[in-house]
Order: sequence, then C-alpha cells, then structure tokens
Amino acid sequence: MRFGFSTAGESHGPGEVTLVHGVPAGLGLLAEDVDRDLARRQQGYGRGGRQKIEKDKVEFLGGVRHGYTLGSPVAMLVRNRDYANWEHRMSPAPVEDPPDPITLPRPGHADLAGMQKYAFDDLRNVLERSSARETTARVAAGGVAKKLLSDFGVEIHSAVYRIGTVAYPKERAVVDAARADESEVRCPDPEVSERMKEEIDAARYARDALGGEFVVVAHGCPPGLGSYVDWRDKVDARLAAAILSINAMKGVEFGMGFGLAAKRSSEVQDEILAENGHLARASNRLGGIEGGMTNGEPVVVSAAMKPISTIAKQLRTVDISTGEETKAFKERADSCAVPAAAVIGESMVAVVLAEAFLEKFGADNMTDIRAAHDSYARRLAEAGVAAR
Ligand SMILES: Cc1cc2nc3c(=O)[nH]c(=O)nc-3n(C[C@H](O)[C@H](O)[C@H](O)COP(=O)(O)O)c2cc1C
Ligand SMILES: C=C(O[C@@H]1CC(C(=O)O)=C[C@@H](OP(=O)(O)O)[C@H]1O)C(=O)O
Repeated sequence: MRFGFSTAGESHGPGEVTLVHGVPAGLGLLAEDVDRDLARRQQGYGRGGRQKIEKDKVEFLGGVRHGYTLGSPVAMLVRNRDYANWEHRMSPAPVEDPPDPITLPRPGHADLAGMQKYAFDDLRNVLERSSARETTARVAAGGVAKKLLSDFGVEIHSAVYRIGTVAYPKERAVVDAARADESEVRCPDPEVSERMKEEIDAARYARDALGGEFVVVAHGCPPGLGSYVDWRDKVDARLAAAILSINAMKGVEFGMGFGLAAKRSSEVQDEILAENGHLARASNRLGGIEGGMTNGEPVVVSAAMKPISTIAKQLRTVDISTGEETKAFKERADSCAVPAAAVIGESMVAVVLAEAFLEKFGADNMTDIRAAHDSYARRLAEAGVAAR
C-alpha cells in the first residue's frame, strides 16, 4: 500500500489517533522520534490555555516491535488530557442531561457550513473535528515520515517570516531555518522575534488575533521525486494540497513564489553549472522543483495562514436556533498559531516527500530501499549528472 495516513479524534475527546500505512519494514522508530515534534507543535508565543493542559506523547498501538517497524500499519495514539474536563460534554455514550447546543457560528471557522452540510443543530459537533487539535495526529505521521527521510540524509526545517505586519526577509528565513527553534515565534532573528511578540500582544489586547507566513525547507532530497508524466504525480501539486489542508492556510508558494510572476525569465530560472564532476545551480529561486520533480536543490515551500477566527471581539453572526442577528460564539482560543503551523507544515511536507521517495525506491523494506537508493546515486555520479 502507498505511504500515507488517516487520523481520527475530536479536540476534547479521549485522544488523537493516527494510522500510517505503507511504512517499510525495518525502519528504526522510537517514541522519541515522534514526541520531539509533538512538543515543538505545542510551543509558540500566542497559544491559548489548552497547551498548558496537554503534554502530547505518542503511544504505539501497532506496527512497531523492539524499535523497528514491521511493514504493517503504524497505529499511534496521543491522549487528550483535557478529556478529563470534558467527559460529560464529549461522552461517546448517550447522557441523560446533554449540554445546551451552541448555535452562534463563528465567521471564518467551519461552524456554519459544517452545520448545514451534516444537519447539526449544535456547532460543537463541527468544532470538535474542525479544530486544529487534529494536527497533533498529523505531526505524529510526520514523525514517521521524517525518520524515514532522515535515514537517507533528508532534513526538514521551518521558520516563521511574518506575523501580522512584522516581516523578516523570506530568503534569510530559508538560510537560517535550522535556528528557528531558538525563537518563541520560530523566527531566526532575535530582534524581529521580539517585534513579532509585541504584535501578538497588541492584537490580543485589542481582543483580536493574527495570522502570518512560514517557510519549510527540505535539504538533501535526491533529484527525481515526483513526476512530470501524470498530473497526479507532480510533487509540487501534492505539496500544495498537503499544505493547504492545514487549518487556516490560504496560500502556498514555492521558492520565490508569486514574486516570480513580475520577473523576466533570466531573473527566475536557476542556471545549471558544471562543478568538479557534479552539477550545481547558480541559485534556487524555483524552490527545488522543476516539472513536478525535485531537482536536488533544497525544496522550499511557504504558506500564508489567515488570522484565528475565534476572537474576544466577537463578530456578527446569526443565531441558528432563532434566526436573530447576534454576536459569534467565543471560547478559549489561540491568538496566533503561526509558529505551531510551521511545525505542522514540516510534517505535511515530510509525508509527501516520503511518499514520493518510496514510489521511486520501493517500499517493502529498508534494505531493498537502500540498495535502490544507492544504485540510483551511483548511476547519476557515473554519468556525471549527480547534484552537488
Ligand atoms: C495550530 C493551529 C491552531 C489553531 N487554533 C485556533 C484557535 O484556537 N481558534 C480558532 O478559531 N482557530 C484556530 N485555528 C484555525 C482553525 O482551525 C481554522 O480556521 C478552522 O478549522 C477553519 O478552517 P479554515 O480556516 O481552513 O477554513 C488554528 C489553526 C492551527 C493550524
Ligand atoms: C488544541 C489545539 O489547538 C486548538 C485549535 C483550535 C481550533 O479551533 O482550531 C482551538 C483551540 O482548542 P481549545 O478549544 O481546546 O482551546 C486550540 O488550542 C492544539 O493545537 O493542540
């Protein structure tokens, strides 16, 4: 089965579940490989009270034995500690005194269309699954994908380069992404990080919230992941879908992104140079992808996140139970989640690249995959067309 994953779980239910299929046998995999990114996803200046309650840790329920994958689906559980406070409201079994329905949909959240689509009169039934708490389960899948990729020298980092109106040059964020963990907002520049934090404080003080932009960089991808042959195989299209599937993402770019539309060709294409028997590029303005395939340069994907929609400055809405105009439902929320979204972005990029990697090199077991990978690298080197 092709590498990929599904998730289950509600935000305040018992836990977040991930089922990763198509994982090759023989991949070394420890809980700490997953827990590292679960912890990073919980961090970030501007998060709400929920992160003080949760301490996300993975439990493997299937697919791993004595530290190695078995080739069977990898099943993972992250328990929601907050469930202890929600057992009555989120009980899977019927309850005698159900809570009052919530009928004031928030503009910008999934509430209204979700109630219309699934015939709910209580938007809690929508909110619980549309909440970005689900991204915990995605980051668990990303942990498996990242471990596979790192065994072949592929490393993935991210950095935040805009929060609200405070921006840092994207090109510099790309170069310094490996240092972003040092910043509470995941921006590699300490001075800009402080200004971003002030921007978040100011928005929160105004009972409002913020979005921003982040970039994910994958170093060490071999050329030829993805394909130009079929539209479904193009790796940039798959990465774009994966990024846009993250809650609140409204735009995705590769390399210099939309900025290239205003340039002349000679200012955009990455010239090919011969360098000591290798090929090199004079630049990486296209973000490491040409013709729907990786080209051996770092893959550079960035995304724009819209501001959080649950705000204390409640926006106008209509009470679905009465038809009366009123103010939107409000509960505990983040005021900025761009730093967390960047970590989720890393995970989704890792999943897509791992899938494309296993398509290219086989998927049954690590020994055969390594042999195919090394043979490909040898052929490119012998032909003098290996990337730097
Ligand atoms: C890490 C993360 C945390 C989020 N936290 C909140 C939040 O606390 N409150 C909220 O209203 N939306 C939050 N969102 C955004 C909503 O989940 C998202 O806007 C909603 O699911 C509707 O989907 P859409 O924005 O993609 O259309 C968060 C998103 C991410 C990625
Ligand atoms: C719980 C997480 O994110 C949540 C995403 C979210 C939303 O509406 O998307 C709403 C908030 O949850 P709560 O209502 O419990 O405060 C966020 O904190 C998480 O990322 O772990």
